[in-house]
Amino acid sequence: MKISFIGLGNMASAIVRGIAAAHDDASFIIGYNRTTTKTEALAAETGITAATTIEQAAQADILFLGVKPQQLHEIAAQLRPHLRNEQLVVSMAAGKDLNALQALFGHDAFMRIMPNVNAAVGHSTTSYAVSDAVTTAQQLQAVTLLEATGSMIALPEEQFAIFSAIAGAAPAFHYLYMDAIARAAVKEGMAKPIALQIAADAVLGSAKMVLESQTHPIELVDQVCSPGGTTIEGVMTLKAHSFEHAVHESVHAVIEKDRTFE
Ligand SMILES: NC(=O)C1=CN([C@@H]2O[C@H](COP(=O)(O)OP(=O)(O)OC[C@H]3O[C@@H](n4cnc5c(N)ncnc54)[C@H](O)[C@@H]3O)[C@@H](O)[C@H]2O)C=CC1
Ligand SMILES: O=C(O)[C@@H]1CCC=N1
Repeated sequence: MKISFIGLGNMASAIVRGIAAAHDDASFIIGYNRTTTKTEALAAETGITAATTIEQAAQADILFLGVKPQQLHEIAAQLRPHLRNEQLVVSMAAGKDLNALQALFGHDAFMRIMPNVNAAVGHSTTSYAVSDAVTTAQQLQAVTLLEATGSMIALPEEQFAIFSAIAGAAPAFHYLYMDAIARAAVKEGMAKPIALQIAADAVLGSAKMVLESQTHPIELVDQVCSPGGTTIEGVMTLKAHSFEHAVHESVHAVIEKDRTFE
């Protein structure tokens, strides 16, 4: 089996890194990008096969589209003459549903995914939905491949915009939060690299507690806040600065943009 990635930007190259790391020989992955230096650099790093034309990438059994939603029209025009019925095309584009993709590419067998860049280290949580024309074997192949990048969740398409906000986009919020914590430590006199390491470790541990302790997050907050202690001062300050409201508004803004992508 051969798979290809058309467009090797931030998201597609993160998936390539995740899949390549799980295979001794990554040459079954064909990478194609408009800027060839990007393809060559990723091929040198991961061992994938570098393609110089879209026709080469179009030969694969599973084609992943890694371009931006606005660039799909251009790619569709280039790919249409080469697509065969038995090929599976996988789109990671925000805001583009299966019907729109099928119409754009004149192709029936489509999988839609919403990954995140933590795929590069095997920790994406990725949703997927398939069109009726996708066979059980094709779905299994694609899901198995992508499991190298993290966990896979079958999701009804109408939930994709919400998922896109809390899983596809939210890593950016989490990175921002860790940087903000570390920067606050810098202001108090700690060096940034060690502060960032500490902040990231605390976030990782907190995520494990939420996932594994069977305890509601608010109860965990209460466990950290000793009566009359230090943490409650910080929690009250976050609330006074509308922390939760800012998070809710941010998630809503992502969903609105996803639902109105042209
Ligand atoms: N960045 C992220 O965290 C996530 C992105 N996505 C989706 O992934 C897709 C890509 O997004 P990013 O990686 O952020 O964008 P990006 O701009 O980093 O990557 C796009 C890549 O496509 C290449 N490209 C553009 N036109 C091309 C063409 N005609 N032929 C070949 N290559 C071409 C560009 O050179 C670039 O390397 C989007 O559809 C986005 O919605 C989904 C989930 C998360
Ligand atoms: O910002 C974007 O449009 C993409 C989709 C989800 C995360 N990044």
